Amino acid sequence: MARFTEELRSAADPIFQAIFDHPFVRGIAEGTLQKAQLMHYVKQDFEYLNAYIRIYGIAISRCTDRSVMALFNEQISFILNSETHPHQNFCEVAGVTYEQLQGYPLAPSADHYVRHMLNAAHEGALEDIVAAMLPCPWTYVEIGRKLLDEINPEPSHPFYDWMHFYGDREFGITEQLRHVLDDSAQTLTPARKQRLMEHFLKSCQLEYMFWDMAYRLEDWPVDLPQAAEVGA
Ligand SMILES: Cc1ncc(C[n+]2csc(CCO)c2C)c(N)n1
Repeated sequence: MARFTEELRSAADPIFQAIFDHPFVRGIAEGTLQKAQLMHYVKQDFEYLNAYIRIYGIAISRCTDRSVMALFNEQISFILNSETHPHQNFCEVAGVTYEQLQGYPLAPSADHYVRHMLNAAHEGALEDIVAAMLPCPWTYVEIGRKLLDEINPEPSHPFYDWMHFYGDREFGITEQLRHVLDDSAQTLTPARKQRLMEHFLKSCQLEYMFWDMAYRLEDWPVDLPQAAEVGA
């Protein structure tokens, strides 16, 4: 029988293809992104990763298996210590420091994505959380691979480091999260598996929306003056 996560990947294929064709991803390939687009991406992704780390924390609180706890723990360290490299690459190209892009509020699509993962964690079990978290590494490793295959970049390419960071990673964490999900799916009812499919597909759509948010500099509709800060 096909792996459950293979069914998820097939159902999400139109979204994966749309992500590969998205102008932000094409802009990484072609080295044509604007400074403001790179900065918006890093501002949003820094906060997204803070949330993602917390969601691993929630996932740990639902674990019964020590090896799964260890996996989530390793991933938290990986995000804290290594996932900063692709951000540094974008900062260097934009000509800003990483610190300048930290501490901004989440824009609508990034906010929506984080709330979706938190909702899956709130309403469901460990497998609901993992289904909502899996598109994050899965889409990025496929993007990285595809860009490396397609353009085989020279070290002088502005996004050489970004492409190698994600593309060289093989399917490590993606494969490990898939195993957690495939294992638990073996004993789930069709209705439960349908719910996991919904969580997974929504996160894939939100991955697309995250790229689109960065490309279009999406933000909240009304600019608020400093007076909106308490004590300002
Ligand atoms: C919106 C968004 N989606 C995916 C990633 C990539 N990513 C984030 S955390 C992680 C490791 C998972 O354990 C990976 C691969 C990103 N940076 N931003």
